[in-house]
Amino acid sequence: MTNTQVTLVQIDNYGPWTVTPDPRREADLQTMQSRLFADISQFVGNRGGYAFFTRFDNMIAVTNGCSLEEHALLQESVGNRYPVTLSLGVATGTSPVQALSDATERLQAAGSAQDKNRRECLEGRAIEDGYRTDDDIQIAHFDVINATGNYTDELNAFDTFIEIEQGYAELMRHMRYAHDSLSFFVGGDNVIVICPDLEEADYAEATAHVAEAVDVELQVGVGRGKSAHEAGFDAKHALETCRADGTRVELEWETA
Ligand SMILES: Nc1nc2c(ncn2[C@@H]2O[C@H](COP(=O)(O)OP(=O)(O)OP(=O)(O)O)[C@@H](O)[C@H]2O)c(=O)[nH]1
Repeated sequence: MTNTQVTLVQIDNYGPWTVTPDPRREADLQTMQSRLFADISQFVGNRGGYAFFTRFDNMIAVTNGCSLEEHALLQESVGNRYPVTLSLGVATGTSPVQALSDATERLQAAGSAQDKNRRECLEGRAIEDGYRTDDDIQIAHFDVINATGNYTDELNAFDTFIEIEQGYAELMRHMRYAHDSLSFFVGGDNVIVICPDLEEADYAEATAHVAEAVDVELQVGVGRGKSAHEAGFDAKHALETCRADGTRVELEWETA
């Protein structure tokens, strides 16, 4: 049974900061946001977690294995090195969507994202080490079949981007509302999805849905693990099996 620990990362009072005392140069904001994401990804990644940039002012991480003390250390380190601070909401659930909703509610209860008195809040609970299991996380790694041949080498870079984003938009909505899962674009033609306990038929249904709706063909490898890294790594290996065998869906625990 999955037990996903999700952390919502919110930059405190960021909207007002971007325009105070005057609007700040956009390239500087983009540089700061991407460096902050890189730091959070490295911090969480070094502890076996995954972080996703999402909207940059709000980022979402899978943090099984990260204690509340470590979350506080991330806040302190960012607060010391950046012109902004972070608030963090942490929650766990068998459904990743429910866990994120709970983490979000905890931050919302502490104050608005644009409340200048809400700074460096840390709300919620982490899973205690003794309660972690080898199938706490299920991760699906989707990619567009032959994106290079069908899009990258055929269309201009912007038209390729539109096709890939269409596939992502349809997949993220479908996985959210039909399968209680959180999907994140991670670059190229790849989408990583944090799932509850889904089965091969669910993934086959999802790829068929996206093909039917927006004519983008996907393949998917799925893994399970104690941490996001372990589950995600297995998912990558399963995706390699899709590529080698020409299959649409591979579950690592069934092919291994
Ligand atoms: N984030 C991330 N991006 C990847 C990964 N593998 C590939 N990519 C990205 O996806 C792009 C396309 O690579 P592939 O998916 O291997 O190429 P493809 O043409 O779709 O070929 P097939 O996947 O074999 O059908 C690359 O340029 C990378 O940007 C991965 O594991 N993680």
